[in-house]
Amino acid sequence: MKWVEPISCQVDLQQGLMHNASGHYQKRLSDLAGLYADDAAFKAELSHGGDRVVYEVTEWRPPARSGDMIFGLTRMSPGKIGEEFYLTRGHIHAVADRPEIYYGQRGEGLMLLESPDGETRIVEINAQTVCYVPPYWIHRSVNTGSDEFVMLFSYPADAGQDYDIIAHSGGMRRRIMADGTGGWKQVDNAAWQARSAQTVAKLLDQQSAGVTL
Ligand SMILES: O=P(O)(O)OC[C@H]1O[C@H](O)[C@H](O)[C@@H](O)[C@@H]1O
Ligand SMILES: [Fe+2]
Repeated sequence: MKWVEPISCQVDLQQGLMHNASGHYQKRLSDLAGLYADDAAFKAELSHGGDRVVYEVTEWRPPARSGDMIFGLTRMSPGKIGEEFYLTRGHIHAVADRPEIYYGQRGEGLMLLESPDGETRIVEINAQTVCYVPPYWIHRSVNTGSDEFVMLFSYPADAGQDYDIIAHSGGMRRRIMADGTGGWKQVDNAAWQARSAQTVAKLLDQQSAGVTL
């Protein structure tokens, strides 16, 4: 029998990376085109500040997916586009009933959550905060601090990510903006469109319909 080998991964808090990872990817500002409210500020930042890396993920993925776990580290740079804090693309799990755990390591930020039928929640995350993202919630991380924001995450290996759900509704329902006194506030996204009852039902039915991974 060839068992999957146990491993350990060292979290490098300073670099915001996990050593001994099996995968690593970086997202640059240009990868986030269309996500921010202030498109002029986005374009100005791209041309003046350059197309810099805004977040990166080091992760460990098991050789087989079913029933196993993926874990890793996300490092987000601090910054704003206009008044809006730096964010990740955000997604719902492709197998929508799969949950996720985040564990704050460094910096300050929050998890912006949205249910399929448009309820919204915010979970603030600092070092040592564990954030539970329940099944079916769309989730996006936001760095609301002035330093890097680093979180460990873990989720079922068969979960996958669906990024289109956010694009199809004109973005997430809320945006996280500077409040003018050094903090953050949530603001409605005027472009947001509710998902139809049929779309919501489809997500809930997915499990019984049997999703091909
Ligand atoms: O995938 P994004 O929405 O860009 O977020 C970046 C990453 O953030 C966390 O690390 C999640 O656990 C990953 O699943 C996700 O891929
Ligand atoms: Fe996720």
